[in-house]
Amino acid sequence: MISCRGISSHKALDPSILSRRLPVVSSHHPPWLFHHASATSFNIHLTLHTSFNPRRLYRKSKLELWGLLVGSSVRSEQCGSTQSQGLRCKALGSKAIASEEVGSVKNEDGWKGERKKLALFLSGGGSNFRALHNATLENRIYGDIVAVVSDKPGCKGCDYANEHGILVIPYPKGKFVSDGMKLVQTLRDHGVDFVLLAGYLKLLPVELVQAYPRSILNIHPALLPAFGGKGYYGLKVHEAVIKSGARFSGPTIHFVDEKYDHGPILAQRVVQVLPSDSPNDLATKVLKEEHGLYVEAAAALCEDRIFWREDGVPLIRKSWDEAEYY
Ligand SMILES: Nc1nc2c(c(=O)[nH]1)N[C@@H](CN(C=O)c1ccc(C(=O)N[C@@H](CCC(=O)O)C(=O)O)cc1)CN2
Ligand SMILES: NCC(=O)N[C@@H]1O[C@H](COP(=O)([O-])[O-])[C@@H](O)[C@H]1O
Repeated sequence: MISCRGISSHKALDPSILSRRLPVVSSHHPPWLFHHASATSFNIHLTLHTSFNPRRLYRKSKLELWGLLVGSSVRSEQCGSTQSQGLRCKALGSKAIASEEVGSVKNEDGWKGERKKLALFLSGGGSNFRALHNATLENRIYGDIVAVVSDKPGCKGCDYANEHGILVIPYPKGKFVSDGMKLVQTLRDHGVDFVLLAGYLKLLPVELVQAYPRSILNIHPALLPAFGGKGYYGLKVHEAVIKSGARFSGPTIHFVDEKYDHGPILAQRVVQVLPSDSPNDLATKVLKEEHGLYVEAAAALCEDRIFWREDGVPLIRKSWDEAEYY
């Protein structure tokens, strides 16, 4: 079996082509811009820069560092010219470290951000759910699964959730069209930051997709964009792969948009399809890779290590200690 990560890591990328997972502060400013409000205090909206020491690293976006970075102590090692008042700076003053209590700062002791809250959507056995849950318990994922959403509340994944005291939210309920906004409100009430789909067999309500931009992942058991879309789920996917004569398959993790299996691809792994493989043989090989890949992707999501290339492709930063992406 060839099982390679299919990941080629890239060294530090030019900050100008990366931005963080949430929209930048002002749409007309490129994502790297750094707003400088006044000489005495800074209302600074940071978009995370890349290639420098994590000790100076700020988690991105709307950290408002009032008066913490008084002009003179803001030492920007490298500021390019700007297209507006903003400065393009690569690094921040040492005072910035003092802002640890202000928000999430990445430092050498490990992630100091807020632990994230996750909701899992599933319809079946829940092996990905169990792999992710174990990873949260062992701190390999800096998050907690606070709810499971399922269209099949009697499924094995829901049984596991009940056994572990995790809330189960039936959705949709029965044959009727269920209220997407009510589901969004329920997730918000439980402080859910990210949604992870793992064998969920219904199309997400558009209200949920819109309420959680760049915050919903799905795992699909084939190398998208091939073998995806309506009708491609469970064993049907592996049957189609084998029937096609494809020599390789593997899991894809992608961000979710309003269509099935259509959102931006975040990560993939590859397994070999042998001539003798049955759909179940292939499903077993792919599922094994799914578990590891989903833990990697969820850990990156919870540690704010996902960056969006200018062309809309999301990249995982391997760690905060090295600016390598895959
Ligand atoms: N808005 C989105 N919703 C969902 C996505 C997505 O990418 N965007 N991914 C699916 C998961 N999935 C593939 O990864 C998938 C699941 C189900 C189907 C499908 O054809 N379902 C059948 C119904 C099956 C049933 O009820 O037993 C159908 O719609 O006719 C395709 C792909 C989860 N949601
Ligand atoms: N198109 C969606 C789809 O087919 N998803 C697939 O359902 C299985 C769920 O297994 P699990 O319940 O053991 O995690 C997984 O193989 C997942 O990729």
